[in-house]
Amino acid sequence: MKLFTISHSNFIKVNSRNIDLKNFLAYIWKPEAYYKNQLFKEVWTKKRPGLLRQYIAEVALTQAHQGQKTSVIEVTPAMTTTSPVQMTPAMTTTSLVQMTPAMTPVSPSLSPSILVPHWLEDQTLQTVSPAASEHLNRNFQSIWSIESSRLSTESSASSESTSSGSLSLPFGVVRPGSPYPDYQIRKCSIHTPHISFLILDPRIVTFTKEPSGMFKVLGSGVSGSVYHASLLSSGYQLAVKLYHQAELVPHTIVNEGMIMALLQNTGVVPKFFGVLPEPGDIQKFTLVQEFFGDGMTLYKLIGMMNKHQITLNEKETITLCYRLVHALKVIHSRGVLVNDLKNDNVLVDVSNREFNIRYIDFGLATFGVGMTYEKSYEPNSDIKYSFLAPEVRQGDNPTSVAADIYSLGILIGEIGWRIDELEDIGERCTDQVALARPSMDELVMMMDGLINLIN
Ligand SMILES: Nc1ncnc2c1ncn2[C@@H]1O[C@H](COP(=O)(O)OP(=O)(O)OP(=O)(O)O)[C@@H](O)[C@H]1O
Repeated sequence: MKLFTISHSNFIKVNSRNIDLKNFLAYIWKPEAYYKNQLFKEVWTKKRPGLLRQYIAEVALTQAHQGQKTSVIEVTPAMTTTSPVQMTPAMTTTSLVQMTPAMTPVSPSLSPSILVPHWLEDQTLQTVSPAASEHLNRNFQSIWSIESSRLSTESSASSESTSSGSLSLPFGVVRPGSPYPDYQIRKCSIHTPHISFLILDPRIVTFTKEPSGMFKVLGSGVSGSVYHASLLSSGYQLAVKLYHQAELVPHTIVNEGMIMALLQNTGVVPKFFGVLPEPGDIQKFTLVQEFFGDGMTLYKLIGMMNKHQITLNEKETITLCYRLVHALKVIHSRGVLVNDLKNDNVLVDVSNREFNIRYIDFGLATFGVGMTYEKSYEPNSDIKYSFLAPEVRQGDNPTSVAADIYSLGILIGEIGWRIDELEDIGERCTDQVALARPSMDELVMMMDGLINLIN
């Protein structure tokens, strides 16, 4: 059953099988609204509601008409072969949908401070009995494992064909050796494939409070704030990203969720559990991820290295860069451009000397095509956005594999400037001329060579 629309003809399905429909609707939809079909009509046609609002409304209506008692919301793929709407192949599109310019100065209406949503304030654990929470949590865990095994099965199966099954993964399009969109002049268009993710029941997540009584914020950026939380009964640690002005950018959030879902089982991004709706306002929802590496970003690590608060020996430094390169290769091989690769969008686990990493923040990531940044006229914008490739910063060219490689080169230089070989690789990646930068395969070969030398 149902789909929601998005302005750029991208269709999405959301799977929310882990929750009781009635409870869910009671949480996210005002009771008077979900009983009155007429009201839905009004909302749909006149106010152009957000994606999830439309979806929920349709689910509620259909269930009401069919008199279904099931607690399962089953969502059929929006892009079945019988669907009248055809998805534009990700690699051949000419669509000119313009993405929100990332280089525009932040609008003053965006809150510069951390937003604490009212429903966090209201959160009381008494609403769920220990037995119920145990049940919810078990349910959550099992759904998660089903979903992830389904994803991995589908991903390997779909490498042979362009799937129109329950998951439309892109592997039929991006094959090894196929022309990736290097240096192609394209305006941004989102063609992220339709990957299901879960709508979680807010009751299974407990937000962590500081001793001061404030909610624990892991970090706050342009698009949102990330809170520390945990699963109610197991205590599994989570990072929950709450977007500023979430109602204005639902497609951005859904896109980030789908990209995260697409990159699951690669081991290079945190586990992604789904979205958590804000009770009472379905247009606002949050991304729920695994809490990784104690929230230590590469930015913080580099700061500590420069202050000699932590020392990485040569082998560890090269290993860290090696991991960054290989992880980006994996991301690219799944058809995704990061477009916003910088030191505070990488988490590093410093709990042991392995220095495992995860890329985070796919808010600007695109699938199969580049995006165009708008030129910034802010003073010092060249310094502020120095992690972006020069051709991208100028606003003339879309992002590309080479642009991500430039940003990666900046990271390699920041981490490895004390080691000649790494400094050299960093410099080659940050060549002002995109075509002169190494390809991903060349970069991987260089890093493999280096790691072999020290082993
Ligand atoms: N999975 C995670 N585990 C631990 N900490 C995390 C996780 N995700 C995010 N964080 C923390 O939250 C911060 C902000 O996250 P994120 O970069 O996703 O937000 P943002 O608002 O998109 O930031 P930006 O300004 O870079 O766009 C990170 O720098 C990191 O400290």
